[in-house]
Amino acid sequence: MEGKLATKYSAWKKLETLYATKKSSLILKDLFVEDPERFSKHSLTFTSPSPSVEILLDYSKNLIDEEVLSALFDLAREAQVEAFRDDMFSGKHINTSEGRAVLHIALRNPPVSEGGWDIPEPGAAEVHAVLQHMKEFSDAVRSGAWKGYTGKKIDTVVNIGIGGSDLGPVMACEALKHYSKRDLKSYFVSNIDGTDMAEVLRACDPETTIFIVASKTFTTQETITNAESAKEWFLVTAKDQAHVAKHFVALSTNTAGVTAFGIDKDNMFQFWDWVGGRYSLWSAIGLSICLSIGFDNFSEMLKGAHEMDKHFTTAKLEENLPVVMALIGIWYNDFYGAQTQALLPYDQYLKKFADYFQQGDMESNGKSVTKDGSRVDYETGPIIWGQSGTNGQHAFYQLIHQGTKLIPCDFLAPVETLNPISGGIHHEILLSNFFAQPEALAFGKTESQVIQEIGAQSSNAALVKSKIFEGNKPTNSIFFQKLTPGTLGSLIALYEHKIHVQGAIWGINSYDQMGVELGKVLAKAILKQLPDESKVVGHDSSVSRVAIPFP
Ligand SMILES: O=P(O)(O)OC[C@H]1O[C@@H](O)[C@@H](O)[C@@H](O)[C@@H]1O
Repeated sequence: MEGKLATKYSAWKKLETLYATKKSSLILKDLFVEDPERFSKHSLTFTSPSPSVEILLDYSKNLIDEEVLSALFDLAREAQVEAFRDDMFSGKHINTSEGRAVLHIALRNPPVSEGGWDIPEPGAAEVHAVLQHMKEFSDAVRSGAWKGYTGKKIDTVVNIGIGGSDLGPVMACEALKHYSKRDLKSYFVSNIDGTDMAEVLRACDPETTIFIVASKTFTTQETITNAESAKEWFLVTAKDQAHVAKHFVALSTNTAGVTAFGIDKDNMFQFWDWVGGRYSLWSAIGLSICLSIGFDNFSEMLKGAHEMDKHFTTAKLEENLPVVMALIGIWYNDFYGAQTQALLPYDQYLKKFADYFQQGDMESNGKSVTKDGSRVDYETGPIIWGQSGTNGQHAFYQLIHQGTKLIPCDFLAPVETLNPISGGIHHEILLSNFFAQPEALAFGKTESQVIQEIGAQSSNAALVKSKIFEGNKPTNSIFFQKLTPGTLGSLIALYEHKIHVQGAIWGINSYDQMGVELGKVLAKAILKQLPDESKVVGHDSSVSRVAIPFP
């Protein structure tokens, strides 16, 4: 129910009781022994024939039993997760604080004549026209038909954007590098720190570089400043303002802002206010992805996401991958008190996946009031972090295995590698680690196993203790056939919908981001004062003093 405190649901109370009474008996080692069918009961498969996608979600290594699961599904029903999901898909303005629809799903929706949803929101009908524009532009640049101001073909693309106008393209370009046009280099500049832009410009030739200025609002300080600096750099060589048209394009909802910047309307790729920044890689914001992998591959990514949308809207709760992942996440977040959630892809191409969903999840569900303004009396969004395996194993896994914190982990891996070098041995080793880590986390190592292993040294009690793995650490394993554009689309949509379901149950607005505003306003005020130390006034004593560190 919209805006209701989750603690008011009877299923929530039931879950509190179950946690109190069952916590000590939810032991993975025992649960697997007691039920030889545990894996088949607690795994789900998502398949799509076109594009071909197969994703297996193994959630058997979680601290759950039938009773806990059933209470979690009751919670989803009581919170009317299905109705809230349908509200999103029908264009209801579920972003209540900003009075907006939430329709990133419309960006990957095929035309109604091809079985897509009929979405009445203004702009929804224009989605395919913008896609066509993206196709024409990316085809022209990739084929060499689009020439720079001196007639040379383009060999470098620089995306200038931040947050949702950067992280999605960065992640997807990395994830789909295998499908990229290798002689078209992609760079991303996001940070206001001039080093970011300066280092990229060192690698660019003004005659053969295109700058994509990506900003939903076209007011973001970092992006506009970076774009102005890029234009200044370009004009040092190109001289004539008229040449900007061949080298700068904009992705935005703000036509007036784009034209004021000096970018022609014809070089603008439109999207709409119902596309949240962190859900915008499906929109014109995906132009850098499209340039890198080509429009057909970009379309496959959209289709993969649409297939997951269909699954999310049609599968019953118990068989619905995003719903299951969301509910299990709530079990740890709100009952076990887990603060974080690690995303651990055993696929080098997915090395930015956790960074991407850090924004996706934390900006969406990092809220502490419900939609009707009540302060929540429970935990909301988890802290998302992680990096690709096996690098993480040699960095932070120590704490996951033997530290004091409970860290639920999602392990992701492809069955097939795109780079079967050295007879496939790398992939075998990678997968052996992907299987070994959840096993070690779940079942650990007992004191008697340690004693047996270290023999004579076992008289050293402290050493024995230090080698024990308590186990019972929960994980999901997500196994997909191969990292294709379609599979990436499905995986991203899977996590998007997980976030949606959790937000619905917590009663919060997952689609605004008021929490990013205050710092921006204060920075602007300080910026005006900074050049003159006598004007640095009106702040706390540390800011006033530190703002002028070297008098
Ligand atoms: O795309 P623009 O408008 O430049 O915004 C870039 C980013 O700004 C931040 O402050 C957040 O609000 C993000 O959600 C957003 O993606």
